[in-house]
Amino acid sequence: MTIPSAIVLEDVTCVHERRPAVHHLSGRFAPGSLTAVAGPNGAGKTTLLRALAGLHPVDQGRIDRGGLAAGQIALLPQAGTLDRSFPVTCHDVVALGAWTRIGPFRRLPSDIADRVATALREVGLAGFERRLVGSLSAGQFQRMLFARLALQDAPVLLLDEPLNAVDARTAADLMAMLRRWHGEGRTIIAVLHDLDLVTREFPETLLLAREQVAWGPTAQVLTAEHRLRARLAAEAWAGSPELCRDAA
Ligand SMILES: Nc1ncnc2c1ncn2[C@@H]1O[C@H](COP(=O)(O)OP(=O)(O)OP(=O)(O)O)[C@@H](O)[C@H]1O
Repeated sequence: MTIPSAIVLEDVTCVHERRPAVHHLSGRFAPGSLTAVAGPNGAGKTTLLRALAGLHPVDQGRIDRGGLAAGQIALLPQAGTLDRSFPVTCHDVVALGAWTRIGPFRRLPSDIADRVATALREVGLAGFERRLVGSLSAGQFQRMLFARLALQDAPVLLLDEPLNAVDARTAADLMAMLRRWHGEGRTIIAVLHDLDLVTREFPETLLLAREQVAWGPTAQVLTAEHRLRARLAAEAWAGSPELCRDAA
């Protein structure tokens, strides 16, 4: 695995139809840090993650990814946004993790089946290779996506609500994997709504309400005052999301 560099945001604004979803955000994800991105609904969390992954344009400002290539930043999207109706197997989905590192139009390594089997075993899905993704429960589906992340072996992991809609046992297992990946020196950035979990497990937090409310050590960020400010800012933005004059 490549050692990650810091990811630096300089005055980043991202818009949807000229309305800012992330507004003038500046800050730094330290290499190897474990950061929660929290904030009310519509606060720009998903948009920020997609911009970090290079999947949403930065309309103003810049993101410095420390020279990492696109395939070295892995994004786990919200499970609800993925179409499960395709007749693909767990093996196919998990093997895609290797494609992102090797590049398209290249042969998959011959040991890929072993690596997929190992990754599935690590997430508690031993023997699920031939199962169609449409037959998986929500928790099994999320475990499979974590197996794909394991194969991708990226130094930076972006996760959008990774523990949503899964049972307590699955959440605990997946959180243990995040802890392990963090221990290996990866930079992990996860969107989460469960602030108790954030307080227990995440040393750093970015509290977002389209603009930055607070960013730093979790205990200093998730104060009652900051949470109230986030709620009020989100309500103000929802009431009249002005066009961003700075963005094209
Ligand atoms: N494809 C889109 N087209 C237009 N507006 C969008 C689009 N995607 C998001 N938005 C708007 O951008 C704002 C930020 O959305 P985003 O999904 O980034 O927020 P979020 O913090 O992830 O929300 P949630 O917690 O509800 O998932 C919202 O006002 C949303 O309605």
